Amino acid sequence: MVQGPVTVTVTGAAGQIGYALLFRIASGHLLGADVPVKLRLLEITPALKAAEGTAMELADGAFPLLQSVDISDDPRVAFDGANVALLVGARPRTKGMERGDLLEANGGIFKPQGAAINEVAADDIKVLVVGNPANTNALIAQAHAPDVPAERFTAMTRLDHNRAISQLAAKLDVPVTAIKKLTIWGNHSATQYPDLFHAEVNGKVAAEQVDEAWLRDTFIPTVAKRGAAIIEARGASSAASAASAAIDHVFTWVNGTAEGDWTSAAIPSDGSYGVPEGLISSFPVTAKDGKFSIVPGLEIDAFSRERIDASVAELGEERDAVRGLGLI
Ligand SMILES: NC(=O)C1=CN([C@@H]2O[C@H](COP(=O)(O)OP(=O)(O)OC[C@H]3O[C@@H](n4cnc5c(N)ncnc54)[C@H](O)[C@@H]3O)[C@@H](O)[C@H]2O)C=CC1
Ligand SMILES: O=C([O-])CC(=O)C(=O)O
Repeated sequence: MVQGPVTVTVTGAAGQIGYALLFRIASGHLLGADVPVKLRLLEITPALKAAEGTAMELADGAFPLLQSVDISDDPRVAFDGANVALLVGARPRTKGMERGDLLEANGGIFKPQGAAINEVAADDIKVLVVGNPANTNALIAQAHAPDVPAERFTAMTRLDHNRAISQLAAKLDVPVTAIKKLTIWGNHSATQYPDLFHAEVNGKVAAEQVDEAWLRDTFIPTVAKRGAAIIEARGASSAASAASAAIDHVFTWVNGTAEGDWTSAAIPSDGSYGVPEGLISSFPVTAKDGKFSIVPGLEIDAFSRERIDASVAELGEERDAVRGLGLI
């Protein structure tokens, strides 16, 4: 990674994920304990005051690595020279809102942000989209940043990945560190497919250590619907765990995956595993020298194939919908 300060732009900085995320970035968890950080907070104008409040608290943390905090409601200012962009702010679905309305409202956010990244971000910009619908928002931003290499636009499925590891570890009564090579395939939505056929627990195939009914009827729906369960329990969507997963995604991207393991990230497809080229879909990925690569050559059985195809089909429909709206 770059020596010297790294400029990190966080959008939706005054929101609940932002509140959990900024302090972890300031304390060195995003990039490394020896990497100084300059923070840029992007918010909509009415939320600037709340962002100021968060910036005051960041100052009060006296973080040794935090060199500056700047706040703006202008993407061209907030992304100027950015090395890492965490696109968290998005338009949530409200009552009575159709999917097309949701995609259109998010187009109004991610189109100008992609264009601003294209114009003013640093040459090594890495973008993680957290705001939902994350995969398709990433596609919109990417479409408006033609000068930025396409693979720099990614979307977050690391929370799903972490949830799947946690559920499996609890089921088998093993530490989370015993689980390797877990994969989330597809969309960050209820159609996502958490794959235990390639995952390993203490070196043995995970799917062989649980019964099929649990895998199919409990594990997959629990992971896929965990976001809704958190909303139901907490009265608000996952914030600290989402922030933690965003930290994990970027840390891995920058610092690499461990030998003999991989992680999950939504990255532009190169056509692997029957996922149409260009769709930003979750895959098993390794990271090295600041680049994600799709793990090649895995055998996909009929059970997995059906579920991967269903989630990828949903991504295709979202892409067609934003195309139809002229957003990409
Ligand atoms: N990919 C994933 O695994 C997860 C994604 N999410 C998504 O993350 C997003 C943020 O969640 P929360 O922080 O809980 O929401 P929140 O509503 O607390 O905060 C969102 C913030 O974004 C700001 N914002 C809206 N439009 C903006 C724009 N154009 N530029 C800059 N800021 C803007 C709002 O003012 C608000 O402060 C949501 O879309 C949520 O669905 C949440 C959990 C997990
Ligand atoms: O639906 C939401 O806003 C929250 C979400 O994505 C998740 O927790 O996975």
